Amino acid sequence: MSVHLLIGGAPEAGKSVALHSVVAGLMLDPGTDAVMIDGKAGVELAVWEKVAHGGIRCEIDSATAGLEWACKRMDERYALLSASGVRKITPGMGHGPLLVVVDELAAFTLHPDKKKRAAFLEGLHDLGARGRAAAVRLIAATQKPGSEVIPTYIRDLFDTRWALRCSTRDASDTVLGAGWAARGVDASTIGLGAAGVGYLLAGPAGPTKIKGFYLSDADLARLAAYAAELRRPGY
Ligand SMILES: Nc1ncnc2c1ncn2[C@@H]1O[C@H](COP(=O)(O)OP(=O)(O)OP(=O)(O)O)[C@@H](O)[C@H]1O
Repeated sequence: MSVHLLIGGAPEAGKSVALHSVVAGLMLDPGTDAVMIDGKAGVELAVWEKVAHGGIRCEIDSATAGLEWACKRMDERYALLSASGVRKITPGMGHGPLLVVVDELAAFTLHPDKKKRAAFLEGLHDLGARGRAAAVRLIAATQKPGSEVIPTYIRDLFDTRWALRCSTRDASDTVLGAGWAARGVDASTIGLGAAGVGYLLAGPAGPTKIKGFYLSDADLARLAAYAAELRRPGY
């Protein structure tokens, strides 16, 4: 089952729209709790402000605090699982997806303060590595998915990859995994005008070429308002 999604691609390839389309689907489940981390100063994720725990987190300290909050929720879920002798969170147990969204990972993974960077990476790694049974879902987007931006031990936690138009074959392989470009699956061949087109790797069948649906700012605002309405007490 797909759990953690990494979206990569060149500027203007359609990463944010792709990210929003997946986030919107999850946020329309009122049981979804979300931490939203925005390395683009809040401009990308602002629309989800009302339904994100602690609002939109743009600075590394609040981003790390959000990851720590999610880790605590994850630990509580594990305590519940062990108390009830069940292996994983499933629908009907009173816990929905625990969603952690990061738009532009590089803003945090390349942060100049080494200690802060390490604390951020530790939280992200813990959620990615242990989150599966606790219904944690990581969704991250980045322009540069290379190992200088995302340490390989973090990148490998993402089992689902969506490569939008990339600038080089190597960049495409970095998103999808080594060897795909040589087999003809190369997101650097996607045309400049084809925003939203990319290769989605989800499961053993290999990447599939898809075009994500387009959500305008107005569409997103309506979806986010509905997601907030669904969470209103007494709804
Ligand atoms: N699925 C889509 N269908 C049609 N057009 C799209 C789609 N996704 C994106 N676009 C177009 O491409 C533009 C850029 O998309 P988006 O902001 O998601 O790119 P990005 O990769 O996040 O860019 P950057 O890294 O520069 O922030 C959008 O404003 C829109 O016009």
